[in-house]
Amino acid sequence: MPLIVALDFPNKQEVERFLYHFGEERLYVKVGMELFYKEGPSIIADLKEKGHDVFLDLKLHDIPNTVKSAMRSLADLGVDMVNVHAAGGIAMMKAALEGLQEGTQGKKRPLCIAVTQLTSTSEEMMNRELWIEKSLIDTVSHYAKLAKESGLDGVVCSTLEVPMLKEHCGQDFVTVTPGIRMLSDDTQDQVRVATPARARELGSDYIVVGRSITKAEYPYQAYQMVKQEWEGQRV
Ligand SMILES: O=C(O)c1cc(=O)[nH]c(=O)n1[C@@H]1O[C@H](COP(=O)(O)O)[C@@H](O)[C@H]1O
Repeated sequence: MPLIVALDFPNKQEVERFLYHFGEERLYVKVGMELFYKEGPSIIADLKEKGHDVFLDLKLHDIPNTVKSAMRSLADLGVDMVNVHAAGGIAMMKAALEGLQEGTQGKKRPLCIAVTQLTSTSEEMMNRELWIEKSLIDTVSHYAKLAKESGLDGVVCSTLEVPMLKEHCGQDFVTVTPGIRMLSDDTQDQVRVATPARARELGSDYIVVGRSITKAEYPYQAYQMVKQEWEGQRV
């Protein structure tokens, strides 16, 4: 049951301070824009060298040729998962895969997944602000189908959409779900949220957890609590 810890920190020193709590434990971590833009590829090399699995979350969204070239560069970093925005469309998603395939040159290619609708997006925001007239759930389903048609491995979505996506896109289509909060946590900027236990019930493949662990007074204990709930050892 993979639990991905979002390393949303401003620099390498903060990451090291955080990972110190985990000793030799190998984690599945996510490096996002904040950390990657500051530290560049060397942070990925450091994390891989320490034995961690890495999801590089840069949410690429550009014309197909640019995304293909960017993925070719990223493929070289040896990460385990990368992502794009499904809103870039089929040609862009296919180009992302081509770039990855070219860049990995026969080595194992990272999983490539597409963001459907951010977990900070509400139904109301879709309609009023983004002018997307379809419902949120239909839009997530449509984007997931585009991702599948493009040959991607899965999507980023909220836990709430997982059962529907498994039905529409198949059990093997990977669902990576952020927006995870413990019952006592503040939801902050997240809208479509669920507890680790609920994510498990709904059938998520991976959960992504940031602040509930990274901002906790005792990060290792917080990580264990999330993990135990996610794995069904605690409710
Ligand atoms: O692609 C993502 O990882 C992502 C997609 C999404 O829809 N929502 C979302 O929260 N994320 C990321 O997941 C992490 C969630 O962090 P917390 O809200 O602190 O648990 C952040 O690093 C976000 O960038």
